[in-house]
Amino acid sequence: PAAFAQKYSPDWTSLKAHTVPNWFEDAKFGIFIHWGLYSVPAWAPPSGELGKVDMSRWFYQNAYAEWYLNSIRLKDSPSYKHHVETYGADFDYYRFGQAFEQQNRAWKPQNWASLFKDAGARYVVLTTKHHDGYTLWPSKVPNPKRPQGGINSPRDLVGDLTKAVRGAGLHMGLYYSGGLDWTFETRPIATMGDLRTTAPQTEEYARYADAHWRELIRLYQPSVLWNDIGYPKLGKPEALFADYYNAVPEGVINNRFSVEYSDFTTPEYAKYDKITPKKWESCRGLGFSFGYNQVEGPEHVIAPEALIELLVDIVSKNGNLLLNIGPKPDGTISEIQLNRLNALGAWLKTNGDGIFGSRPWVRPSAKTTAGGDVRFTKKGDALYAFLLGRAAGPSTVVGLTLAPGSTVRLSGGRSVAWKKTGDGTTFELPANSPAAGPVALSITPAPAA
Ligand SMILES: C[C@@H]1N[C@H](CNC(=O)Cc2c[nH]c3ccccc23)[C@@H](O)[C@H](O)[C@@H]1O
Repeated sequence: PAAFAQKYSPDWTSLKAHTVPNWFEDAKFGIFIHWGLYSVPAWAPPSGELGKVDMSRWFYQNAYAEWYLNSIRLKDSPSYKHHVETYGADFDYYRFGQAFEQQNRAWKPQNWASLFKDAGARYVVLTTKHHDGYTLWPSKVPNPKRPQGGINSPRDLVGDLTKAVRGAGLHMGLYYSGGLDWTFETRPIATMGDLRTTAPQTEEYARYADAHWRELIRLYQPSVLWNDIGYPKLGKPEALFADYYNAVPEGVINNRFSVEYSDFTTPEYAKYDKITPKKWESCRGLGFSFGYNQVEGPEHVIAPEALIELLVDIVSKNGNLLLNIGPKPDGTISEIQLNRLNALGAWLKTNGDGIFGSRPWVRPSAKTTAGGDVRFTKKGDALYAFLLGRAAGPSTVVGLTLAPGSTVRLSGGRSVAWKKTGDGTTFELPANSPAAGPVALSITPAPAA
């Protein structure tokens, strides 16, 4: 029998032959899930978005609820105060494992799969091990720091969700905290310097992380390797990457393995302001946290309109949006998070044609003479123009020139009258845009520039 095509070899030249597969370019919208022991306390001070809080204070009032273990190790943090009041000073963080394992027995993964499908997501990325070292699958790889165990989920949460997500026709990706593991390094992180010095670099840890990634690839053949916050220098990622691509040719690898090579970059609570040739994916929570934070309210969570506009802006510049959901220990999802997913899903149901499968145009944006924002995407022979901010009535897009006889339609098919003006093109939009979110116009043929 023909030998299995071992197309990739463990060197950067060979790996660079890998191209980003169409499914990832077309997908545009994925759901990130942070679920684990931290979902039990589910508490963090909503101090602000990453990037908007001074890094000298970030770790002391960490808005990331999934950093609960580190936060309670900083005795002058609000989280430590909350922990003492709620659980007592001697309550060890890993005891949350009992509640997490008890409560997630009720979880039905197919509920998440249909929720994410209805929201318009095309892929899902689940935490398999976050910084606290707890694995969401019953790993057979022993943790040398935990001979007594208690660090692996008895239920195969990773496998159960992978099966349900693929059953719903979505791609499944896996997140793994390669750079931090607080069962190997227990010193608290109070500064960016501590981040670096507490990243385990022993041969023992490198073997552990490599064995984990290889076990995950063998068991689940993930479509995304979403490593986080770096990788041990002794981890030999190029060998892992070659074996991964040979096992999953349509797989993609992110840029957090502490090496130059990646299929895509990963700005966090950030996005690029222009089209970049390199594929990228912007990740963020709905509020300031990835793990469920019971304290977060509407004042901390992105508004539905802003969320839809965020997706359109990212797609116009060659990015994907990886939008995070933080579930409760029993797998239920808070009302406010459901509300935002449903708003996005409703808009995409009507206006998704210019999003999914699209590619950036020659330029990502324009303005209207009324000062409104416009974003562009291209698909086939159509240009899509998204008029942000409840555009209605006659709207003139500056600098846009259509070929005579071009057809302009609203999503849903209704035709739109247009005329060339000195500034650009004026479109006769309906007097009021029914649903929340941008008005999407399809223009055929697409203007050359
Ligand atoms: C998705 C979130 N990632 C956080 C780590 N973030 C970073 O390391 C910041 C970062 C942004 N872009 C990068 C590129 C390479 C390495 C790190 C980063 C984690 O600390 C959070 O808990 C959460 O899992």
